[in-house]
Amino acid sequence: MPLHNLNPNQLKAWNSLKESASKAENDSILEYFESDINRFENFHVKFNEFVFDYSKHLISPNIKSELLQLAEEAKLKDAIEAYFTGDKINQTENRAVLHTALRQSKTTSIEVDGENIVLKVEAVLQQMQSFVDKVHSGEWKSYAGKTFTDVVNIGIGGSDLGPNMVTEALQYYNKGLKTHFISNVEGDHVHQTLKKLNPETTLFLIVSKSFTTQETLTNANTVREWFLNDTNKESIKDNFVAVSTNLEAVKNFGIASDNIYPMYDWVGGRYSLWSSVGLSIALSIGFENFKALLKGAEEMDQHFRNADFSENIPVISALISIWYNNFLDAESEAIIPYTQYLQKLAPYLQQASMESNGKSVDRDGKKVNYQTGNLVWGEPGTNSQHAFFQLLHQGTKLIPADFIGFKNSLFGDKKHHDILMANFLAQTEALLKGKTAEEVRKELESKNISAEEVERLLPFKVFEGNRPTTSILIDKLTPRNLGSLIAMYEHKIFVQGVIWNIFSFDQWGVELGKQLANSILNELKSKTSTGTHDQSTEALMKLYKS
Ligand SMILES: O=P(O)(O)OC[C@H]1O[C@](O)(CO)[C@@H](O)[C@@H]1O
Repeated sequence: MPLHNLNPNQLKAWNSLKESASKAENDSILEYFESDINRFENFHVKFNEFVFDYSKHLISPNIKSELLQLAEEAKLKDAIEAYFTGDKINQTENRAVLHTALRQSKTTSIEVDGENIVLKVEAVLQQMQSFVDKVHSGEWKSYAGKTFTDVVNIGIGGSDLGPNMVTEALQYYNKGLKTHFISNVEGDHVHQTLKKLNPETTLFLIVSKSFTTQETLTNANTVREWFLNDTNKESIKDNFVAVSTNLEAVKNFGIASDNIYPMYDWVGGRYSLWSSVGLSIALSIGFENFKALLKGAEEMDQHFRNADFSENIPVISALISIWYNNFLDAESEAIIPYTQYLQKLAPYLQQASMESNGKSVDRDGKKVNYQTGNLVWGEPGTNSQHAFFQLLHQGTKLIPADFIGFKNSLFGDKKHHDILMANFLAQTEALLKGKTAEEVRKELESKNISAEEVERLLPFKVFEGNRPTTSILIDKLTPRNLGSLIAMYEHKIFVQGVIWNIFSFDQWGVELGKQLANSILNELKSKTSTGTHDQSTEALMKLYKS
């Protein structure tokens, strides 16, 4: 069943939400709490080791019903089934979207073009496990007969951001191999990384779904040349492994066919960390932990597929985002994890969300007349408190934020953890309550300053409050919980795309820049110029060449 091409602004609920928004602008979240002593009870969802609290939002019970109605009218239930069962919902590339199949239990069957892909997934997982176990036990040795100490993932976008974020997030579970990520085509980035490495003990993973990406191939060739300085082509089979759908191109690069881990076109790059693209993750944390990551994601998949929308975390999270983006003119949302381990979560979500939903034509190819993908950004707390929280508290922009915190730290240092989490709780409360002029006046009057000075300082010290946050409180940062958290965001992005009536799984918008870069590169290498560029680009090219 294809996705229904329903434009949201033709839906009844969309129009009632518009009306509700014009009134809600003067509403107060604090008053919502005052008028409902069970608001927390009614506005939170428990799932495994997660508590998802969305009570601190500018969403009244009536607005919540209208948002849930919007999901119904957009036929979200049908869309979710189409997504999980392998319909070719990526219609501009004629592909199914089945990253969920990568973490589904072996007993299910999902067919793509008449083939049960769950069996294929299982075979690749076994190939990965055997490799990871051999590297860890020292059975798989380098060309020099040594055990590996370092792994380098060479890839970009989805072939970098997910594995990079997860290996960093789960470094507490690391089994001993150091991981490095080379992504940018910047030579300095490559050489800086290579400086730390010994070819005799370094394993290279070249990860590229297409195996045509300019950055990855340039970097892979540079690394291969560096490697061949000390050794010969025969040694490549011991130290180089590739992950790709383009088996021919990988073989031409010189990688042994046994060292190629397949990917499939029904997995988009930005949703691929669950596949063999996650080899660096499995090498870092061990295969059992990698399986736990998949398990956590599968549990979130089941929750998303089966829970009623009113109790469904990804659905609610997407509806909250749509509420602010489409009805209250918020342009961005912040991701604030209260753990340094998740410092790469925001960059990862930038690709997942903005490459997916940064679209301005609907599924009929017509220009939309409503907002789609929002801007996603963030940094861990408490660092971000000392950076951009000023703007969250007193700036002119409405920025809903996800606060992600853990009940337990990994090393069990309670003194630090209590301080960290006190900040988490204090910030969400401060954003909610603010500080009124009366409170500020009282505080200033208790100081030894003149009445004039009190009035002069007062406006600068007022906090309007009423600034919305979601609190996601999780027991502990484990592979399983991280799997659930990432899957939660993946499904949120999917729901947004369904309601916005856009295609979330293609990325044509990145092509033009790639084409132009190739033609400009030819001109940078030659003495002459084609003169076909705009005035500014021509001038800058000239300056660069001079
Ligand atoms: O894995 P590949 O084919 O090298 O592509 C890398 C990335 O480039 C893009 O195609 C465009 O940025 C992403 O979608 C993808 O994750």
